[in-house]
Amino acid sequence: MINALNSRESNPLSSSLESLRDVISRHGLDARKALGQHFLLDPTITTRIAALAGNLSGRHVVEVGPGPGGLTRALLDTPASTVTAVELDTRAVAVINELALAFPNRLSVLEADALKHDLTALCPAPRHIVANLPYNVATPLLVGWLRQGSAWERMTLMFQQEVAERICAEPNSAHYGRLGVLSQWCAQCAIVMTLPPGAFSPPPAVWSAVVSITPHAAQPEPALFKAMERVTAAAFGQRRKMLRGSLKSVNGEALLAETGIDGTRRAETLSIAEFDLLARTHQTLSQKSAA
Ligand SMILES: C[S@@+](CC[C@H](N)C(=O)[O-])C[C@H]1O[C@@H](n2cnc3c(N)ncnc32)[C@H](O)[C@@H]1O
Repeated sequence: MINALNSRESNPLSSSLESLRDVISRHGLDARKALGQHFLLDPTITTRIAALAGNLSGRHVVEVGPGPGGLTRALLDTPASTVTAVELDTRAVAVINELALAFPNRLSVLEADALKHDLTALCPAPRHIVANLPYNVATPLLVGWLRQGSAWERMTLMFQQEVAERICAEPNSAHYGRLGVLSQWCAQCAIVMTLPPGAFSPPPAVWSAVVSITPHAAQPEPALFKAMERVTAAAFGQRRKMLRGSLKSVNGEALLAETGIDGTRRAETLSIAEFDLLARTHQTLSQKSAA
């Protein structure tokens, strides 16, 4: 279900704090393009995103890129046990440190590049990630978290809409590709909200969407994940080619013979279950040839 922005929910915490515009101006937090900074200043929207994360009671939330803290405030308004914010921009870290003074046992901030940091080390399970992601690094961040499997109970993440559509795309559709296969292989994925550019300050060039990502109970172990990365990179690297051509670099002939998948098909026609079979078979064949 996609949420429309028509409800006027109030955020009691936000209304008791200094306005986000004043915070931004006092800290000189003018948005920087290189950091993917498009801020959400409307508490109606941030409250809705926090609600889309589901029941956060007893959960530990990691927020990547809190910026001026609009979404952080909304998360603190939920029953989440703790919120740990990871931010690259020193100016925003100062803002969140200030906010943390009011929530000494619930909010902490780490100045770090989320791409280089193992976020699971920040809090115990059950863990959620909730974030309005910097779009320039959103895809590698997501793939890294998918690789960690069931370390995350759920991720509620804002992407640019086209990326959100790729994550949730079905076979035989224009957006179906490597990102969708990896995401849906590891998790249940659904677009739960869309937002126009004007919802952000400054507005990005494109629409945005929140995706709810709930990792499956059974998760691939690291070697199998690597096998899937290899198979999907080959298959979609040359997506217009038939599989018997595109899979050459991953021992395609043996792979297709072993799985019984027709080599004249193209990557975009394969289901997640067929990719799962290809990845498992690729792993077995690689183990045999290494033995
Ligand atoms: C789209 S803004 C979202 C800000 C805030 N959450 C909001 O909704 O208003 C992305 C945030 O991620 C931060 N950021 C960018 N790259 C980062 C990285 N590699 N690691 C951690 N934070 C990053 C930016 O400084 C910025 O605050």
